[in-house]
Amino acid sequence: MSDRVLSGQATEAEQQFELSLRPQRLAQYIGQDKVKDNLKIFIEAAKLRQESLDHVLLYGPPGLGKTTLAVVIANEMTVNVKMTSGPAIERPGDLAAILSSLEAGDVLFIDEIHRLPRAIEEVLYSAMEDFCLDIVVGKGPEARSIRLDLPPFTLVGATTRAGALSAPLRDRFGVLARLEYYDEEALAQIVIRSGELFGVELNEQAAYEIARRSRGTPRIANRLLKRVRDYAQVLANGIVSEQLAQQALELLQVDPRGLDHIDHKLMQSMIERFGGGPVGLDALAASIGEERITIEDVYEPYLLQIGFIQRTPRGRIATMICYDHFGYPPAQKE
Ligand SMILES: Nc1ncnc2c1ncn2[C@@H]1O[C@H](COP(=O)(O)OP(=O)(O)OP(=O)(O)O)[C@@H](O)[C@H]1O
Ligand SMILES: [Mg+2]
Repeated sequence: MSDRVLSGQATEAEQQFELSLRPQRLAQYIGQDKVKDNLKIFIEAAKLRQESLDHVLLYGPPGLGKTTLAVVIANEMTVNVKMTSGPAIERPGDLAAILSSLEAGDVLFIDEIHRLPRAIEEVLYSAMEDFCLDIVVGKGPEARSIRLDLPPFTLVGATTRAGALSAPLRDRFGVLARLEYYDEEALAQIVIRSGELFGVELNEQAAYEIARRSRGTPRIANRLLKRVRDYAQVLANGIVSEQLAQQALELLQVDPRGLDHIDHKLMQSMIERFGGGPVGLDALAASIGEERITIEDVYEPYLLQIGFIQRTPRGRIATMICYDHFGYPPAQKE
């Protein structure tokens, strides 16, 4: 799954390459206008009051720019950012060490915050609310609780699964920002910007061709651009035309809606084996040999987003658009 060209997740090698493409300021951060407009105001207000920014929770599918936005927020506030992740904080002491290293106003970024151990979460509550830490030191009769004052800081949490976050934790964020899939226009702009950074010669039509097949996700757009650039170097002296982009993407088996062989397999199974549904997730998962959670978290969100699948109380159904796209005659429903 990880070598899937359309995966929203970043591979390890990719993380380095992505670093060079990350927008640093809000003005360079393309799309997500609603989130940006709100953040602009909150940042401005916090700066005017010379206070730390309220805690921010960023949620949405992989590759939409949560980590990028966390760094942008710190840059806009002109403060440092410390980065960690839910699974990396194992003991309350780990959290205490990170928090006590912060300077006033700093941003602490916790990625995959839904994977924070419950005991840590509870320590985090008072840190977020009162900027202090109550930790127990020692064991048995020697044990005592000490209170540590912290500088005011901003916690920026990121998660792909907002639903997995406990309510008390969620409630402690002042700003909840849901990142949405990007439209074609925003993705094309991202492709053009990345093209400039890479030194790839590419026209607007080619950028749109890549954008259309990127599943609303900047990470995928950048990855496809990189692959298309390879084809261009070998086949067309490095120049990416619309036609070359099309050819390259076909060779990569990414169809015009940004679907690949796994999406095809999923939809074909739904239509051919289950008559277009309704079909339960477990039956569908078994039919294509995947885990239920992989379908739910990885494959299905984009298919729902583009209206190929619908969720009903009785299961998933394939829509008319989907039948049409894969060239099946319209479903014969009784
Ligand atoms: N709004 C944007 N404008 C331009 N480029 C963007 C934008 N959002 C994301 N990108 C690009 O997409 C890449 C992936 O973004 P990022 O790593 O921030 O996603 P993420 O939401 O944190 O993903 P994950 O859920 O896997 O942690 C970045 O390297 C960046 O170059
Ligand atoms: Mg991230």
